[in-house]
Amino acid sequence: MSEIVNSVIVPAYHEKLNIKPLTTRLFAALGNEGSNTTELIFVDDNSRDGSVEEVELLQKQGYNVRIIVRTDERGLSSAVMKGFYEAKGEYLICMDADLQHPPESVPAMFKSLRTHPFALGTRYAPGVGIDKDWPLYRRVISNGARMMARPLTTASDPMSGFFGLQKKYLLKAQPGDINSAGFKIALELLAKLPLPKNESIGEIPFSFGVRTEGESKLSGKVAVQYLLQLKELYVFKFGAANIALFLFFWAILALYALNMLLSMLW
Ligand SMILES: Nc1nc2c(ncn2[C@@H]2O[C@H](COP(=O)(O)OP(=O)(O)O[C@H]3O[C@H](CO)[C@@H](O)[C@H](O)[C@@H]3O)[C@@H](O)[C@H]2O)c(=O)[nH]1
Repeated sequence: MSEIVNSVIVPAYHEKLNIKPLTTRLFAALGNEGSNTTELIFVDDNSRDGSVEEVELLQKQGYNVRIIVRTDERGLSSAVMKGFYEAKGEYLICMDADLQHPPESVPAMFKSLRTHPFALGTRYAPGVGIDKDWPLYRRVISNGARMMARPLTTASDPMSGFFGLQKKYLLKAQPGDINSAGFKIALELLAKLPLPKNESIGEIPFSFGVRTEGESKLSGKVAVQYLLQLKELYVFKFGAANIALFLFFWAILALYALNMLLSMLW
């Protein structure tokens, strides 16, 4: 058997119906050679919807897939970190289970990781984007959240849940350094890992699809977690005493609220 060099990590909660299509599409996209050196890991928070049995069926069919079931913890970002630390590969990719991230883009992500410490699937590039069926309120929230992260990273889509990195860079941080609450683990890693300054992020444009099975777990709690995470990252990056930046943060927040208000009125 070939050595595993690539790992795809998928946080999953109540995603039984998406497990088979994701697995088959991913390994088809990787082809024979890629499939021999790639493992797929679902990190599930005790869904009890038959996800474990679904993965066992795929294992019997010869797919290099496994599922880690957590019973003591919940949450997207912490599930991703668990998968990253358990992965055998040097090149790590995170994607959602719901097929909004096209498995067909994974080979390009791995290719980018050969020359970049970090690879980011981006929806903000010419010719790609967010599906036109996305409701206006979600576009407004997504853009507002992206705007607030601007001072922390040069990446075009730090809200993306489709990203990857070389494991050696992950291991440069202590597990306790990474805040794994909420959904925005890519932003956390981009802001905190000691990535080299130039050419560190490879961006791969992709079109964000529509979920057809299961439901999104995004909630108001996730939005609050994001604001708390932003505050922590601003302090991490710029220092607690920097009052001007603190005021800048609140000014952006006010602009965002105004933007939302105006879009509701129109
Ligand atoms: N293990 C585990 N997985 C979870 C949990 N919550 C969500 N997930 C998994 O994380 C993935 C993304 O969750 P969704 O609930 O489908 O998120 P979304 O609304 O589609 O948001 C996604 O797109 C956003 C971009 O607009 C991203 O910002 C966000 O991080 C995420 O990728 C899915 O595979 C879902 O099963 C959890 O508590 N535990």
